[in-house]
Amino acid sequence: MQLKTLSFSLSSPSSSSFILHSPPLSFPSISCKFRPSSFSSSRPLCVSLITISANSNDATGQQEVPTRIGFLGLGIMGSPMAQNLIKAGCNVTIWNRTKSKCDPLINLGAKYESSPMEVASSCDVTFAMLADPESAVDVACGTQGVIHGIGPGKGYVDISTVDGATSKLIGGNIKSTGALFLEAPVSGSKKPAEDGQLIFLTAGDRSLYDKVVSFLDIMGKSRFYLGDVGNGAAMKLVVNMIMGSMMATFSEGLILSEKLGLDPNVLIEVVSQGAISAPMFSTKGPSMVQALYPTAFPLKHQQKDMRLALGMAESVAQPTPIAAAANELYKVAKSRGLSDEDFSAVIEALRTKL
Ligand SMILES: NC(=O)C1=CN([C@@H]2O[C@H](COP(=O)(O)OP(=O)(O)OC[C@H]3O[C@@H](n4cnc5c(N)ncnc54)[C@H](OP(=O)(O)O)[C@@H]3O)[C@@H](O)[C@H]2O)C=CC1
Ligand SMILES: O=CC(=O)O
Repeated sequence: MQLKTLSFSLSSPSSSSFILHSPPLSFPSISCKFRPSSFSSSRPLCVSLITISANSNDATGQQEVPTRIGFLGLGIMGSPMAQNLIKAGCNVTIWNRTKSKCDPLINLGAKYESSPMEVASSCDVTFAMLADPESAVDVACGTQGVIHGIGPGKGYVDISTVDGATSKLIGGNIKSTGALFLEAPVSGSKKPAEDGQLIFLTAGDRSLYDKVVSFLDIMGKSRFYLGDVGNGAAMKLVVNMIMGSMMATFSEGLILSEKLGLDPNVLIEVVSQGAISAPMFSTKGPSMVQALYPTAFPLKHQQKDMRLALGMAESVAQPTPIAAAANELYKVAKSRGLSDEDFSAVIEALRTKL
């Protein structure tokens, strides 16, 4: 049997979003994803036949396709990502430090294991979406960590936003077991995670990347393979350093317009029509004006990314004064108890005199 991964474009728009799927991504299976928003931009409709490929990596000319998928870390991002895998028919086993967050996914058909080690042991490929470098290292390398359950023939894909050194540490430990490692942080927030519209920034074992592309395509709209471990982390931190600085300067503009007696909602409209238009401004601006910060990207994570980006810049002696100033604002916002609000709450650090 010679089947390949297929993708083709649909030109006709559809009024609703849905996913068709075969039984779990066992062998063979079909996963079709319809994204109406993408039809207008002629984005390919992803149709994957996961089975035997001519571009195979093993000695028999056949590529082994992971069938049992692990997912560790079911926070704002991990939950919808794992949910999309389950809804696409994947055989998913989950773990989260706070077990109650597993329940909705178990109700959707996920299996549960009581430690990262057990998930890695029972799965072909395990994804992890954790808060920060400390939790990413703990889940991968701690006493009940992934390294105690993983081994040859398996793979670990860390989607958490961490620095390159942390990613290399985790990757080194995973590879010492004989397993493969891919870092794959994502750009895109809660809504893109729910809609399967994330952007994957991957680096590490190319053969693992090739094995998991079908799963990345269920969770995301695009993917970049950037070479050696550390490059995905670095790209993600540069992107988020820009985003954090943009949000800080946007906050200054909103506050200044208010102080000048201008309507900040009109400012948002003006900005949205010009060269500095950005989806982030139009989606978050109106709620910022109302001092509402429904959490999509927690402020504490944005500050973590600023801190890690500044460290990365320092390591190559690159001045980043704008990001350094913005980081101070996020630190002030954290000290005012805004860590778990959306990062747009950074505007609160400007509302009164510093
Ligand atoms: N939200 C966003 O818009 C985006 C976030 N990211 C990045 O993705 C990652 C996850 O973000 P998000 O889902 O928003 O964050 P959340 O804070 O919602 O979730 C964090 C996850 O990490 C787990 N965790 C935290 N500390 C530990 C620990 N010590 N041991 C084990 N597990 C732990 C949490 O478990 P528990 O439930 O028990 O607390 C939870 O599952 C972060 O690195 C973030 O920077 C990337 C792109 C977008
Ligand atoms: O990391 C956050 C994002 O929106 O991307």
